[in-house]
Amino acid sequence: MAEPLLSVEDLHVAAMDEGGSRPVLRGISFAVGRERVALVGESGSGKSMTARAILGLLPRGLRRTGGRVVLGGTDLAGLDARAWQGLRGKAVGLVLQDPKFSLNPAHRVGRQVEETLLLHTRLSRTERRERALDMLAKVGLDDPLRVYRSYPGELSGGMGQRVMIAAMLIAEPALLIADEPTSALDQAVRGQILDLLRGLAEERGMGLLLISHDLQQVASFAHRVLVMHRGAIVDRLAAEQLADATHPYTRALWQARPSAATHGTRLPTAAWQEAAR
Ligand SMILES: Nc1ncnc2c1ncn2[C@@H]1O[C@H](COP(=O)(O)OP(=O)(O)OP(=O)(O)O)[C@@H](O)[C@H]1O
Repeated sequence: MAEPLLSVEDLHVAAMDEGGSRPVLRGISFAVGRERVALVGESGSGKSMTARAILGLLPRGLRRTGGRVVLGGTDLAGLDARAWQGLRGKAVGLVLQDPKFSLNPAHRVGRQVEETLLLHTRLSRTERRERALDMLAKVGLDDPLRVYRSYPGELSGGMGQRVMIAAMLIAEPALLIADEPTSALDQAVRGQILDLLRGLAEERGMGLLLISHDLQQVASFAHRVLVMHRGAIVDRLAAEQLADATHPYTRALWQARPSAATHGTRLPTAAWQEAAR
């Protein structure tokens, strides 16, 4: 197999407080190539902290206590802030749940989409603007120039998320991590954003790590699925196997999905613990 775009080996993260430390990630290992991989699990299972640990963006109070993250052949341990900045954007992009919190409301969209180009290239102002307008058109925004000149507050949620995707993809990262990229959007727009991500990833041969708690969405989007529970990966399977998963926790998670006929089943953890008894 070709060298993966991202390789995570035995990653440990702990929450530190005066009383000591509490494990948040307990030895996570996986790799992502030019494919779509989904990380699923209940709220609090550690999906977002996995993404943040990979990107060196752990919140205050959380610390990586072990393991290795290799991104595009570079071991991220010991990278200083400057080296990190060089890698983020160029090697990996991150799309978060709500563009309202990722885009700066005080700056026009164009400036924010161009930001990585300003950091990573020597393109002139005109060239940056051209690339940004192209990218805004590519993510399906009808009037790129109007969007370019807008402030984030003037955009709908779906448009904001398209802008975020444009901002992340403009520097052509090899890997994109999308943490619940559609959960703040209306149902009707969700499919469009996923189609957009899938199309762009395929066109560019990019790897995609999708974090989601929506198993139905994952089943039709991803190639492979990693199932997290309490800070560990407890199951790995092909997306088409989700409906026939053999692992009791994965099965419980699948059965508890909102679109399941068994609407209103109990939380997977409770069902799983029962099954394991
Ligand atoms: N700033 C923080 N300080 C201490 N613990 C934290 C902090 N942020 C998250 N945690 C803990 O880390 C664990 C994993 O959280 P994480 O956000 O990764 O879960 P998640 O699977 O992404 O959940 P969700 O689907 O709700 O986003 C949780 O137990 C949470 O309490």
